[in-house]
Amino acid sequence: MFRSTAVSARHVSRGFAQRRLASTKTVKEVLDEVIPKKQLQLKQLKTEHGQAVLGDVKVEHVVGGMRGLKAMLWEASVLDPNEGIRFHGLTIPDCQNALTAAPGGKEIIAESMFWLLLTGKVPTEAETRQLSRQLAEKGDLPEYIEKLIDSLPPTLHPMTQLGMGVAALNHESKFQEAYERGIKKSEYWTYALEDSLNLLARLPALAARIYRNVYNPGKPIPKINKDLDLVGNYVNMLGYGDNHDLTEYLRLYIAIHGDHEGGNASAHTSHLVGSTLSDPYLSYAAALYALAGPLHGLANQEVLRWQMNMQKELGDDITHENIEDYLWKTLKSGQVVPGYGHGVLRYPDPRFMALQDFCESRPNLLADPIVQLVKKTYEVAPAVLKEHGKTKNPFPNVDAASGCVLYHYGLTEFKYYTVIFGVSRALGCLTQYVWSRALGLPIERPKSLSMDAIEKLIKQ
Ligand SMILES: CC(=O)SCCNC(=O)CCNC(=O)[C@H](O)C(C)(C)COP(=O)(O)OP(=O)(O)OC[C@H]1O[C@@H](n2cnc3c(N)ncnc32)[C@H](O)[C@@H]1OP(=O)(O)O
Ligand SMILES: O=C([O-])CC(=O)C(=O)O
Repeated sequence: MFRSTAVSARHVSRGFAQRRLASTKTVKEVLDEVIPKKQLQLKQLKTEHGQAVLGDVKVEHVVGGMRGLKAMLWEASVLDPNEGIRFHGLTIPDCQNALTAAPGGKEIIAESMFWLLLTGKVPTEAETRQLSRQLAEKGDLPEYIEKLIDSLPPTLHPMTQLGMGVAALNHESKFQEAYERGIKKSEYWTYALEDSLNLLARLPALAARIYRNVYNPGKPIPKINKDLDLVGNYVNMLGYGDNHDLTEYLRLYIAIHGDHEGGNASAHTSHLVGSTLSDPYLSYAAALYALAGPLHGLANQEVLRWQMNMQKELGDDITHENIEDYLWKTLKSGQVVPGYGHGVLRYPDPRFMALQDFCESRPNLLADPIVQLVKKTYEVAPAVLKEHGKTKNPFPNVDAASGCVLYHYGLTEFKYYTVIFGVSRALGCLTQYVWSRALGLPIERPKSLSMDAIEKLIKQ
C-alpha cells in the first residue's frame, strides 16, 4: 500500500510544485483567494443538496458514541478506515514527498503542514520559510503567562498546565476584541486567523516552559531563533537542540499528529466550543482537555508506562510468548491495551507506520530495547486482540509508537508526552476554526433524547 501511494505522491507533488513554484504569497493572501470558492461550494450544497441523505441515525449511534455517524463538516482531512488519514487528499508519504523540510532536514515541518491544512495547497519553499519567520517573530510569551505558569505547582499534570496557559492567552484575543467592537460576520475569519497564528507561534515557548518548570527547575530557556522553524525552536527550548535526530523526529511527529478529521475528541471539542464564537484560545484549551484523556491523546503516556512495566516484570530477554502472556494478563484484568484499537481505523495506523519507518532507518534507534519491545509487541498484539474478540480494530494506533522514540533520545518524562501532541493538534483544530468562521457555520446543537423518548419514537 505504502509504495504505490508514494509513487502517486511524487506525481501529485510535482503537479503542485509546478503550479506554485514561484509563489511568495502569505497564508492570508492564499486564503483570500480560496475562501470565496469554498463559500460558494457550501452555498450550493445547502441550496441544491440540503435534503440529500448521507446515512440513517440509528439507536446504536445515539447510545454508542455516535461512531460512524456522518454529522460534522471538517475541511482539512478525511480518515479512511483502511487507508488512514489524507490531508486534502494527500497521504502521509505524499506529504513527505511534497512538503518542505527544514534546511538540513528531511522531515515535514509544522509550517508546511499547517499551510496545506489551511489552504489546501502545497506551499512553496519561500512561503514555508516566510511562515516560519512570521511565527518565530511572534513566539515570545507575554510576561503574565510566564508568571502564571511559573506559579503552578510542578506536580500539576503538564497537560493541565498547557490548557491553563492556552486559555489565559485569550487575554490577547484579536477575535474577541473585534467581536466586542461589533465587526461583520464576513470579517470573523481574518481575526480568527490572526489569533490562530499567534497561538501556534506561542505554543512552543509555553510547552517548553512547562517542561523546564516541571523537570529542570531554574534551567535557562534559550531565546527563539528567528531563522529556525517552529519545531526546531521548540526542541531547542526543551534543551535538546543539539540532537538532530530528535529534532527531525519531532518535526515528523508534530506534522502527522496535526489533524485526524473532525470527529476525534479533541477536534470535535474545539469545533463545538468554537461554534459558540468562543475565541480560538478558549476553543483550543477545551480541546486540550479532551486530548488529556487516556482513551485519546494521553494513551501515548500510558503506552510507555505499560511497556516499561512489561520490561520491568519480564526482564531483558523478552520473547513473543512472554509478551502474549502479558497482553492476556492486561486484558483479563479488565484494562485496555494502550496504543491499540481505534474509533475509525481498521488497519495499522499509517502514522504508526511512519514512526516505525523512522526507527527502521536508524540502526541505533532500532537497537534500543524499548523500541524493540514496541516492535515485538506489534508482532504479537493483533492476534491476541483478535482472539480476545472485543475490539473492532486489533491494530496499533499512532500512540503505540510515539513515546519509545522520545524515551530513546532521553526525553523520558512520560507525563509530558501528551503536551507534544497538544502542540501538534493545534494545526488541525485552528485550521478548522478559521474555516468555520469563513463559512459562517452555525452554533452546534444536536438533538438529544432520553431512553424513554427513544422507546416512544421506536413504538411510533
Ligand atoms: C490519538 C488517539 O486518540 S488514538 C487512540 C488512543 N487510545 C488508546 O490507544 C486506548 C486503547 N484503545 C481504546 O480504548 C479503544 O480502542 C478506543 C477508545 C481508541 C476506541 O474505542 P471504540 O471505538 O469504542 O472501540 P471498539 O468499538 O473497538 O470497542 C469495543 C470494545 O473493545 C474494547 N477495546 C477497544 N480497544 C481495546 C484495547 N486496545 N484493549 C482492550 N479492549 C479494547 C472496548 O473497550 C470495548 O469494550 P466494551 O464493549 O467492554 O466497552
Ligand atoms: O481519530 C481518532 O478518533 C483518534 C486519533 O487517532 C486522533 O485524534 O489522532
